[in-house]
Amino acid sequence: MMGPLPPSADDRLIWDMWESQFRLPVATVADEVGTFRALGNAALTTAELASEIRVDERALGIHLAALASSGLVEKRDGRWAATPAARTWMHPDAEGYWGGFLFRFRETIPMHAQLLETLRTGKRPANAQTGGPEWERGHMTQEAAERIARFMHAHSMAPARGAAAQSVFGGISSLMDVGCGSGVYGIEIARANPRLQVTLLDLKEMCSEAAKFVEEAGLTGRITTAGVNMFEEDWPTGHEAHFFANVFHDWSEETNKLLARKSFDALPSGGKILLSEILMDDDGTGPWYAASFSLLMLVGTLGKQYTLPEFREILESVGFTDVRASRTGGGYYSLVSATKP
Ligand SMILES: C[S@@+](CC[C@H](N)C(=O)[O-])C[C@H]1O[C@@H](n2cnc3c(N)ncnc32)[C@H](O)[C@@H]1O
Repeated sequence: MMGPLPPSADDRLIWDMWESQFRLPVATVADEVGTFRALGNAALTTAELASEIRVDERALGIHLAALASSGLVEKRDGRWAATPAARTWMHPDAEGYWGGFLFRFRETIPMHAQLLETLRTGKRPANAQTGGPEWERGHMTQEAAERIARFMHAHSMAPARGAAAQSVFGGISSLMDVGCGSGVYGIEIARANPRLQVTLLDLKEMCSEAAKFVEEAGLTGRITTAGVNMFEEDWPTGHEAHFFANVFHDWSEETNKLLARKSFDALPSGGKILLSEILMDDDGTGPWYAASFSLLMLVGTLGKQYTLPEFREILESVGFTDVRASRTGGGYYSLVSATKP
């Protein structure tokens, strides 16, 4: 018998497919700005390279991670260098230089122009499609909320199942899912932990959408919603843990410290903060699935994919302790946890 199958915790095949859209344009952009010539001739820090090729340093760091996990550059002792393959085929002075062939894709692949603009300016491309998510204004139309909820629901189904299987949720009785989107994480975690009460927090338009998913899941009794602007309004209190999935990656370190501080203040002593995120390796050189996701954040949000040491710095700076992380088995995701002493 054929037909649709239920979701599993492993959607990496789909992630590999959509993230492949970045593989070629991140290299054609590096070709255009002169990365392979510069790093083929000398090993440079991110700051040195940014100044030599006149691009934004933060954006360059994100691009270099994607190039490293594509096998085109490597990082040793804090300096980046082109790999032998890149010096052979991507150095403009190399006999085997591929630039003559790859040149045409600068025009034919729209992502090239978007990545180039972010690299040169450090800012998002100024077109309507990627001009920043509606939530950055603190409110959105109901149509935008509906579209974002559907987008996030598909994106987060497998990692939500992976997160829900983690034992930490068995030890608590109340959880607040902050920036819940469709509520997919809160719903899956509630399903897997029948004694758990969940509050879904998001902007009020998004909460209306999440409520529909909760009703469909038959969990209206155990999951409630709270339409709250997480930056500007007080948070509901009384939860043993706060959960954030794909929220910190939308924002800068500074904004994340503000969120972490609000969480710390609203949690009881012994309370936990939990982050579901795709982590960069500690040295910021990959892996590809994190580096390419970070390119999406660069083009579409104010954030990036973080490393565990970067999360540690953010969380410890507001008072959390015992920061740790492990892969959940939900796609490429990890669960970062920390405790309020
Ligand atoms: C990338 S989505 C993550 C959704 C969900 N956690 C997931 O992983 O599927 C970020 C969410 O943060 C919410 N958000 C952004 N700014 C917010 C604010 N000021 N207050 C409350 N929620 C906000 C957005 O509406 C959106 O649902």
